[in-house]
Amino acid sequence: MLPEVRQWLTRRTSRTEQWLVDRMVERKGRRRISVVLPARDEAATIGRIVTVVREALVERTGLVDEVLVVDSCSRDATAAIAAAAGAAVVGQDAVLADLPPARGKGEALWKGLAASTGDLVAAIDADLRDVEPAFVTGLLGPLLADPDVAFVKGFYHRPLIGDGTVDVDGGGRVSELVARPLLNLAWPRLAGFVQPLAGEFAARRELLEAIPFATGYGVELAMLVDVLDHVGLDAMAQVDLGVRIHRHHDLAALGRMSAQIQLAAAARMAREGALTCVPATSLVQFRRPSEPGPGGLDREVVETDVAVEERPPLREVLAASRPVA
Ligand SMILES: O=c1ccn([C@@H]2O[C@H](COP(=O)(O)OP(=O)(O)O[C@H]3O[C@H](CO)[C@@H](O)[C@H](O)[C@H]3O)[C@@H](O)[C@H]2O)c(=O)[nH]1
Ligand SMILES: O=C(O)[C@H](O)COP(=O)(O)O
Repeated sequence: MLPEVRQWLTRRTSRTEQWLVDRMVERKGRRRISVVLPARDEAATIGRIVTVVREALVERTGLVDEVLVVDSCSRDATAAIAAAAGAAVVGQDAVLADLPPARGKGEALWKGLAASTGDLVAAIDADLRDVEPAFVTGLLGPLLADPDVAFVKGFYHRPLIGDGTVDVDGGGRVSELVARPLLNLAWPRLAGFVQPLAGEFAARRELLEAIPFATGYGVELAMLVDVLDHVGLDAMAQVDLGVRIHRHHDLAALGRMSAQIQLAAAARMAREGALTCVPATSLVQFRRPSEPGPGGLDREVVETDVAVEERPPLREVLAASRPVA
């Protein structure tokens, strides 16, 4: 580990218990705080998350001003359940509707940034079980306490939960097998982030509006690299949020997620002059067929286009669409 990263780890890592809501409300002053939840087909979990954040942090303490769910083209009742639980809900394609739509988690986050009003914006995933208010307060604490901090990332233990089995630190497979090796390879100054793909982060609006967003699952890795580029490591912090339990994807879906993360990384390596080839966006996977294929091949070929678009910094889009006085 680079000495700079070792020092950062001590200086900029905290635990959510350190951040007390009453003190945070005092420090907040007149600023607005938004919590944004990107959500695709999260009917099973979204209602509880919205309720917990709204009751504890909007109604009881006033720390949070806005809970915004971005419905990412859900096919289930996510939007209705979120609204019934008290969230503001926007459809991903209805925000900045003049732009051609894109798909994916990064697009939902970018549209959530555009549709929200907070000076500080926190994001949490909508597939989490057992979310407590401390998930949000931990992310906001360092931003409110220190004007030099512009970006905070969550971390936690990640159990892998199977049918009747729990591997206490077996989760985060894409993080361990793809994101961490990639970051250590190309951006070793980011090697101190315990959970580089955590969907739980908070930042100052001006920073989020100044960076591009990868539209798919590459968004978190891209954001770490771009935030480092914009504000430097000392303006970044991480906070221990305890344990995170979420829905697991199957291996093939994790393969497609990994491919999108690699593409977002490749775009940044190319930007930095560290990659000269044009990355292919087609991912070939193999799955067990229902019947043997031609030539006795016991595999079916599945080809997916995993290309991710990049949204430009939001402030450029807003500046272009603002009427000239
Ligand atoms: O098209 C999409 C896909 C996902 N989501 C939401 O994004 C969040 C995270 O998606 P999920 O599929 O549950 O990702 P994870 O399996 O949890 O993947 C981890 O790794 C991803 C890749 O870095 C990160 O985006 C995630 O935040 C991180 O938790 C959830 O609220 C989803 O509903 C969308 O809004 N739109
Ligand atoms: O963040 C990750 O690494 C992926 O979402 C996979 O997580 P899981 O191994 O906990 O399913």
